[in-house]
Amino acid sequence: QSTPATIDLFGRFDRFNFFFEAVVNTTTVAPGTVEPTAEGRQSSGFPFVAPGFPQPSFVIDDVHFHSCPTTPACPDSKTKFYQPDGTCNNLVNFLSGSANTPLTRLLPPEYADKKGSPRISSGGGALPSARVISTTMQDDVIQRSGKFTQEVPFWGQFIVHDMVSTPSSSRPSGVNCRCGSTDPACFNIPIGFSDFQFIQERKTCLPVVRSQPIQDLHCSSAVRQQLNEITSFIDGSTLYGSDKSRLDELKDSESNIGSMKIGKLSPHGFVPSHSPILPLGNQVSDALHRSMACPAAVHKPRNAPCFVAGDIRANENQVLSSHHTLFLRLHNNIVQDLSQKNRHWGADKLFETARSIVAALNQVVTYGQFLPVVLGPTYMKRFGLELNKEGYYHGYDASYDATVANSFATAAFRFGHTLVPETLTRYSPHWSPTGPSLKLRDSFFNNEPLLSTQFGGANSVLRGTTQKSSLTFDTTFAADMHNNLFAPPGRIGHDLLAINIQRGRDHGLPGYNHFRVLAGLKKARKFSDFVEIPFSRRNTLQKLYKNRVDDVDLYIGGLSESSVSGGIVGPTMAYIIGHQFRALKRGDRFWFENGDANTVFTPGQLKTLRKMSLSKLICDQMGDTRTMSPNPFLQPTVAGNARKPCTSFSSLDLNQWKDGRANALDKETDTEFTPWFALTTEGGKKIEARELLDFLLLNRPDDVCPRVLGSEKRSVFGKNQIRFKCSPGTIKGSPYPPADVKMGVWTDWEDSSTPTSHNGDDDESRGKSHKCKGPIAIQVQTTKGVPARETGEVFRKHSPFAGFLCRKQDQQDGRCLDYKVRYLCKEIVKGPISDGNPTTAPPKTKPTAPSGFKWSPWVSFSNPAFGDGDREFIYLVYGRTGFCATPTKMEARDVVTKQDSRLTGDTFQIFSPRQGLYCANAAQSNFVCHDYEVRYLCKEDSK
Ligand code: HEM
Ligand SMILES: [Ca+2]
Repeated sequence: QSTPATIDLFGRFDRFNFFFEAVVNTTTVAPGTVEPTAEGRQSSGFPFVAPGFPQPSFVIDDVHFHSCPTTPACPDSKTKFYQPDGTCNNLVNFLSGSANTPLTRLLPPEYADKKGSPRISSGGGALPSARVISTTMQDDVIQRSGKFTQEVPFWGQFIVHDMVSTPSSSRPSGVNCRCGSTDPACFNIPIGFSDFQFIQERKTCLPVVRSQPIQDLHCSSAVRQQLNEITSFIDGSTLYGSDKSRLDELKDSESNIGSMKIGKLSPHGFVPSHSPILPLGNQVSDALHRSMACPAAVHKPRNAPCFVAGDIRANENQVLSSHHTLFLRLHNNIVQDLSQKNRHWGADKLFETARSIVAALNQVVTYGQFLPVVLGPTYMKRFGLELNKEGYYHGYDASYDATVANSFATAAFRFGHTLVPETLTRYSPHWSPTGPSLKLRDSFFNNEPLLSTQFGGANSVLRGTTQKSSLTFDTTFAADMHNNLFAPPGRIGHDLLAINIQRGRDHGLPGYNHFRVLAGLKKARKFSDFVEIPFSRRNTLQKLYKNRVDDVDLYIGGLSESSVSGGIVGPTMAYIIGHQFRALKRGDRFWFENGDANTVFTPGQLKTLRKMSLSKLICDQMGDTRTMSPNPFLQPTVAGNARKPCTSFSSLDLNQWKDGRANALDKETDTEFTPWFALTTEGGKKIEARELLDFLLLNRPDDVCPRVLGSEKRSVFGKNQIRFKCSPGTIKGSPYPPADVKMGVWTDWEDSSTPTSHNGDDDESRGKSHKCKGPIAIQVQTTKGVPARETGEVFRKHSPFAGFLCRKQDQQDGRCLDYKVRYLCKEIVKGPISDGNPTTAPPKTKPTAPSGFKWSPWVSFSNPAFGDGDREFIYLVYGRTGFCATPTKMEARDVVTKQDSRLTGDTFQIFSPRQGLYCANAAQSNFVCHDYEVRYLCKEDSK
């Protein structure tokens, strides 16, 4: 006999809201009755759908199915900064990275029925129970890191709550996943009789509600997808939310300087806090309060209202709430300071300016301090994640899609769960423990320690996490994560390791072995091929998964790997994480370092932002903090990381935001220079600066600005060169196509000349006319991949029309680097262009299908110029007329030239009738795939 394990949920917030034995009928609950009852029990679910969220549009498996998002109308004039919901950031694909769109996929899903039922074993049966895997993979002893602090997991949790939030299934009558339930919205984890959970509380299952099923971006519901409710961009949505109505409520409507609401206490007998705390549920609408995940049944000793914030999970643990507090204070301190400096600024301008700074500082800490510790130097470099030391970043590329990937959210970035410690210790300003240590389980949804200044509130919480060691990266979890997650007082709870494995199956994530291949590791045929996994763990996995390498779940396989050098996670997770953070950097038009047309900050502002660190933020915002280690992710005992006075860290110089600053005398930092140009013609004749400028404005408009403020000259080998001074942001100068042009087709990279064979010059101006019709943009890089403009060399030609030419005599060292060139063209044609009549190769005549079979129509969903490759996965056509689920053959050809895929020279990562086609740009010698269309051969009567 089993104890019913019941989940009460409605809406999107149940992930943090499961509890046991409290059967509640959500439909009868009146609004406003969500306050916990005296027994500490939850009296209702959260029957509320936040305003601004699209309502579910239809029902599948009796569960609301989220409709596919409609493309917003983005204003013609370019939006200047992040919209609350993240739309209109990418001007080619308005929805890229926005809230309420599907998670993307790095690999096609693997569902048992190809549509949406959880993955099963390659041998056909069920996969081993996620709970059995979880318990078997635990070591007897929990290990603490000798190097990393608890700030690593907790900053990770805070920043990922800016990137992704995946809701569970819901329906008006609730979803009740008691053990034995046959509700298709449930995917419970079975518990065996020898399990601690059964022995203690006779539990026969751990309830898991499946994620809300949604349509894909093509509005097809043939294959189950999952939703991201928040903006993928690192835009401070933790603080500001992901929709305008939420943001409006979180703003302090009484403030005329653009402040955010702060907590007003204290009817509950808490000592009021002197430093601001997060606003409380009773200060906002019922609807907003109820949107917060804050289950009373878990731990609400004194009936305090929950905090409200931009992200619904802000109450999940006190360290998380402390990070929210830090940035709330930061916002309010910035607007306060700026209102003094710019007395004429209105509340909106103050607010938006502070918001831009908060978003930038989240990026600074994440890329500047956090990711290097997690990924190590190799992966930082491989994915181009390092911040520039100076100057603007010119890597913005509208073809990158910032949207969070399913495997990142559901597996790779959950790596932090294994680092979370068993206890939390608060530290005084003098770095000694203060107040009682809290067991992790007692910190879940317990905001009490932050409500008062006793023991230092959030300040001592963050001093604690930057001092104490995290657990090590492995498959062993703190007991409170592994058995007591969200446990009601006196009870045991859930198992997050088991949930994570189960969630991967729920989402149809392919197994670990497939992701190994994606990450550049060897595809395993037997367990001993998993050489990245230590021997004993590999053995345990082999037994658990009954010798089937393809069955191993991504999460447990990834966690089992040894760390990459200089980092924490193993190579498979490092790949997925690096890939994601690259997309979030290159694919974000408002990335804080962006130059070009998308500049958010002046050079002076950029400079002061770059010098900021998490240490300084904690120093400044966590009131009584006097000293801090320079890198809060490393223990103070690590060489070079001893605590230093807060005054020794650079502070944020808000004078850089003072109006009139750009006209101030400090011109050096507030102007930008064009590249250097030769003041001679190609024939060697001298020309005047004015003449040159006219030439450049016509021929190389991206390299100069329309209004020149001044110039500077120098002499190279006795010949004069000049560069022009422009106001910040007015030199377009991107090696990538501007975001708002209609995308064309890229040519292959060409490297027709090398400096040695041409006497030290590099001339890439020939040849291109044979292919590119209607050139839009040129991209030039050294053969090692450095953008031409970042080399400091001087070019004679650099335009989509004239091509590219580097002359050795213009260079200070007398020689050119070796460059490669490609063009973005309206059309690519074969052979020389003859009077506007492209001689496109005629499409090959179709081979007819063998009798009893038929070919599907040709389809192309993805364009390799838009993303990191061409993805023509079969699941995209499931359910469409003319296609079938199990084709016997697949063909692919270039969309434009109709050239057969076998003749293009591309290599394919996936090419099979069962999965479709995947061509990774990075795997091609010229770093870009052809754009393919595919078709499938189906049995005549098949579907
Ligand atoms: C006390 C600490 C934490 C607790 C109690 C916690 C709990 C949870 C829970 C209950 C879920 C939902 C699981 C599901 O139903 O699928 C979740 C999701 C997740 N967690 Fe944690 N977590 C903690 C810390 C962290 C850390 C340190 C990281 C990373 C560094 C992290 C990353 C994630 C990610 C990426 C997700 C998926 C988010 C989504 O797609 O909605 N968490 N966590
Ligand atoms: Ca965000």
